[in-house]
Amino acid sequence: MNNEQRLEEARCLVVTSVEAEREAVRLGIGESARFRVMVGGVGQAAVAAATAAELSKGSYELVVNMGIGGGFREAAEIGTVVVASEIVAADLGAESKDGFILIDELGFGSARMATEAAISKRIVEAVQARGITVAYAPVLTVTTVTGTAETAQLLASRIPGAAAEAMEGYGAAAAAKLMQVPVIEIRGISNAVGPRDRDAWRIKDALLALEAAAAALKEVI
Ligand SMILES: O=C(O)c1cccc(C(=O)CC[C@H]2O[C@@H](n3cnc4c(=O)[nH]cnc43)[C@H](O)[C@@H]2O)c1
Repeated sequence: MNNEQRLEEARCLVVTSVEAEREAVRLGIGESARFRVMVGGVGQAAVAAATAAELSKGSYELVVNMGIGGGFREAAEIGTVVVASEIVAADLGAESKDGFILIDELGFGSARMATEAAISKRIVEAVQARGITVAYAPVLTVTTVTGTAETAQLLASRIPGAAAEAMEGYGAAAAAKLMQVPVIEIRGISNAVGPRDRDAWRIKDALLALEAAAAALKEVI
């Protein structure tokens, strides 16, 4: 099978940020022509550009943004999985003396992107069936990794119920929306959202959770 045929058969575009995440997803999915798994880079701009470019080349039915992420305390522990019930650009807006104003209130579109609920919920069930704890909750997209308890608290009160933060979901969702393709986001949790302690990030545990989530994704799609 040549590259052109492979692309035509791909129906689901999975976008990760880095190669280690792509490899975890590839291990979970195994060999399947229905999935194209690509590295899109770190941050929402890189992933939006990479996702839009790929979507313009092939015929895809679903975009899946997958990677590691930070978990909010008491919502998502390290080594668990979070499937986004919605994707929220949590720092896209304006500061004011009365607090942060999301772009929705500024009148420039929405910081909230809907995810494909039926598929997301089936993935939640498939992850649970593998004995892995999974949350179905808002996932925040941030430009800066949260590094203090104060910012973690601000974000949690800005978006009640948020379970995780990462840096790409909103970018993937913006590209998918432009191309009229549904989107979902899945995160394996590597660290707690809060005071920065990079040495405490448990990347291997998060990548194992991501691998299991990718296997669940394959079962469902
Ligand atoms: O060092 C490694 O081996 C390694 C392997 C896989 C991924 C990484 C990354 O650092 C990926 C960067 C990626 O991580 C997401 N992320 C993770 N935790 C958070 C967080 O607390 N807040 C925001 N983003 C987080 C993010 O989406 C980055 O793209 C390293």
